[in-house]
Amino acid sequence: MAQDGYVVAVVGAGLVGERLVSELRRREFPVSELRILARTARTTEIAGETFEVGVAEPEAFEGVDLAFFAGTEGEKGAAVQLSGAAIERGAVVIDNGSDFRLDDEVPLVVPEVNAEALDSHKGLVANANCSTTQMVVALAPLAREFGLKKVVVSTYQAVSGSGREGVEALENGREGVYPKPIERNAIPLIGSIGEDGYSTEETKMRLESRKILSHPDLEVFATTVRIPVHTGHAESVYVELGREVSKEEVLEAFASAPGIVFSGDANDFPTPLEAAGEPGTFVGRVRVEGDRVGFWCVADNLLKGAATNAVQIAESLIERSLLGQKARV
Ligand SMILES: N[C@@H](CC=O)C(=O)O
Repeated sequence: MAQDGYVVAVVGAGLVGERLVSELRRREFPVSELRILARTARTTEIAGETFEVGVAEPEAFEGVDLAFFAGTEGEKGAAVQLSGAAIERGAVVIDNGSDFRLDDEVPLVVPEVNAEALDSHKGLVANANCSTTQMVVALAPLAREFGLKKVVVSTYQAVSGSGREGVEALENGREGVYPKPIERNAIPLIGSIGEDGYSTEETKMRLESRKILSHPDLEVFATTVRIPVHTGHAESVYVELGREVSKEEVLEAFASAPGIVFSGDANDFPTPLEAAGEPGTFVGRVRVEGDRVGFWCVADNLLKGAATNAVQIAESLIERSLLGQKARV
């Protein structure tokens, strides 16, 4: 690290790229130089700052300590083409795309849950899918305290999870983004349907949760639904635990867990509108019966679901002395 901070690159200037810049600033991440890279060079304004966007090509990573790839859902992300070039030049890459998340060589990290997975990184760290991230933050204290046997989740996902196109589909009726109109509707298909009948989003929730929670056999049944909300994913989660619990035990587990903003009062439930712009994972509507727990959780999909988690990963790398070329040789 240079005396006054790290040379940081953000690849991608879409909704997640913008949030990455504002989170780096808001969290006062030590940055000596911030490079924004994209397919084409241009001037852009992000979070009140003007940036000369450079072209994302191998040479652009010369001297970079940390490269965030904002990631693109549904197509191969820039990280597939460029993460190797960045790593060769000494950067640690944090990828928000889905290409490397299930690679055994790549830690998939939600710092409140499995920061220790960073210790084995080989230059590339994956950021989880937004719907998975908020769920595992909420599941982690239950897993730690009581054990997990089965999870059934239904999601209510905001259009900004599809990037600017999703927002345009809601605000301007842009066609071709979703299989059916999103305005005044609910679409139970996110991504594409696989041969097993699950959507790609549902499969991500199952496989990514297993990896992050280090629970390879965890049963996870997801139904993922797009709804006409701008920002903030909500989830209804049903969990079967390893033992019977009291409601007090569960409330205490949520209330003391890192990253959770807990609405202990059943009348005070979180909604996407309140979560939008906030970095935490909001949990409420807790119900407990024997070894079964139901709850509601909400988070800003662009913040905890993407940018905030990515910057927290970078902060954890620093805390663990894992950022910078010397730390990796
Ligand atoms: N796959 C999510 C985006 C999160 O990364 C969505 O489509 O909402």
